[in-house]
Amino acid sequence: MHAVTALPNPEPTVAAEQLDPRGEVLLDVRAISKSFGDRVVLQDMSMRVHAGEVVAFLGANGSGKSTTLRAVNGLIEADSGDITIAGVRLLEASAARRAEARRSAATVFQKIHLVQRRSVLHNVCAGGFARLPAWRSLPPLFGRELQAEALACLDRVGLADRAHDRAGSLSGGQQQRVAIARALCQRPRMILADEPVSALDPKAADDVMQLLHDLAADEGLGIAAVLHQPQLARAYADRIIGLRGGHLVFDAAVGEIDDALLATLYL
Ligand SMILES: Nc1ncnc2c1ncn2[C@@H]1O[C@H](COP(=O)(O)OP(=O)(O)OP(=O)(O)O)[C@@H](O)[C@H]1O
Repeated sequence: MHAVTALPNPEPTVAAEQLDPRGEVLLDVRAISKSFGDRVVLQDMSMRVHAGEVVAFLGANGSGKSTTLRAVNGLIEADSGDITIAGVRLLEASAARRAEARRSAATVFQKIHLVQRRSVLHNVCAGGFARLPAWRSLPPLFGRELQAEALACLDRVGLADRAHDRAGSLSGGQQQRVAIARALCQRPRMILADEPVSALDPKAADDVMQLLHDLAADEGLGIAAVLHQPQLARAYADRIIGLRGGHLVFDAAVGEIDDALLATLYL
């Protein structure tokens, strides 16, 4: 009979903080700060986005909402703090891993940036740029596979029938949905949406928010959206993060946020 030797507890294979009851953490932002010159625009900002949830950022102009998203997608670098995307801690990852992690978070902007004179399908194929070898992603070489995937992404946003139209012939709301299809063609785990509906009429804004909500609920994407309309955040988000003057004011489930709390953001 073998003697039973007491072994030390094995190292946990999953970090305790990843065992979040809300599910897989796709984005973990810890205590990031950012200054421009001597102006501090973000201080000790922490937040998470889980798979399958929509997180809305609310706050007055200049409160640091876009700066937070930009630190995640790499348009700026935070001065301090720690960001983990899809399990990759940016601070300790190689440049290649960092780029790969950031590609898993596709960004959609208020200004839509489609190539207006190109077809809708062409624009969506461009979402594959990031993940294909350069020679295969040149516009004339968009292969059949990529085109089929782009068409499926367009179908997902309800615009497959417009694939061969000029992008510039679509309405603003449709163009934003094309931009989301382009983001999907990047095969992201998350979408970072910076004021995705600010330029849209109320009906088009609802359509876009419903689409983002469905992508989270049905396909498990994590969505982080900067919004200026508290009613849209209430209707379509699971959680709201409130920012004021570069500081986190609250991070709570939609049901826990009342008008009085929201009003504190806009004092
Ligand atoms: N590149 C930059 N250089 C200098 N200051 C900047 C830069 N980017 C942002 N800021 C400043 O940082 C602060 C926060 O900007 P940010 O865009 O994050 O705010 P926001 O909450 O998204 O506002 P808005 O709702 O107006 O878009 C603002 O005062 C802005 O002027």
